[in-house]
Amino acid sequence: MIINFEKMEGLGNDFVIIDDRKGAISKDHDQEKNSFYAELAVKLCSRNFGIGADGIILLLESEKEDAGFRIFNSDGSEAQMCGNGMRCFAKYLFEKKIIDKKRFTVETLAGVVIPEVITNESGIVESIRVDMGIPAFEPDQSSFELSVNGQSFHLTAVSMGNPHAVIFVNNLMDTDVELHGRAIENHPKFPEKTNVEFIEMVNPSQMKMRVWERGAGETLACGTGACAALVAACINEKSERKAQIELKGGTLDIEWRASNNHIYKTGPARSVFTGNIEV
Ligand SMILES: N[C@H](CCC[C@H](N)C(=O)O)C(=O)O
Repeated sequence: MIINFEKMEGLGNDFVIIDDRKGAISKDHDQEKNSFYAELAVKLCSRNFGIGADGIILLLESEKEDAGFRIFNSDGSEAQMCGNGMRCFAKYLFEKKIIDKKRFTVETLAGVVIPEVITNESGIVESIRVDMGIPAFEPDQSSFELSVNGQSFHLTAVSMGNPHAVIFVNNLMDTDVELHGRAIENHPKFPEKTNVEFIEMVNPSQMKMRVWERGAGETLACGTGACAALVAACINEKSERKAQIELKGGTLDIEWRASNNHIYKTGPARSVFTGNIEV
């Protein structure tokens, strides 16, 4: 079967976007859809034997919203939501004229999110602002100690629909993100596993972040992780409700709006190439 796809990236977090509305690629498979998508993700995300990406994103119909969205990590696991992927998805829908409005609703496993594409005077999408919904955390017990690799980490657990463990460090460059990220991702404390963010505060409205992603390893950026990092920094009284998050792949603007408790994430997205692949 030939699959048409769009390869996109948001701050270097990269995805293969596939239109599977009306089961365009999945209907001819007797395989159960989830396992079909999971195997496809592993195959297409391979940087040696496939296209190469941190995940695949499926465009699906939605009964109530303007579009349906599913994301599978490069290891084949499904995530509830993806912040950088959602910006890529929104740009894809708008520029392919699949949706003819700049602000629309998307159904995800984490609930409904609302992307808005921001265009220049020539109608080119310059950035995308996403209403990521309301973060979830245990008010009085979101932060706790966890020992891994003989070290004790003080972490703050925040959900953006997908799980995040946020750790504040004095120096990111001295942090072994892979060693500790992998151990925390797979710790029994997190039955669904977790994404792990390491944060170095620059000032109350600026922080540096590296991320070990569940199901993908260290990536250049993680949008839901940047949102979780801002919430954790606010909970720990280190940050204002609006901050710039500097990631390896670039910078995201995050705001946790007091008026409605929603998180807003603004950043770029880019199409790298369009292609087709036989699977
Ligand atoms: N690895 C994540 C999904 C991708 C999230 C990340 N790429 C983002 O931009 O939010 C998880 O399993 O929850």
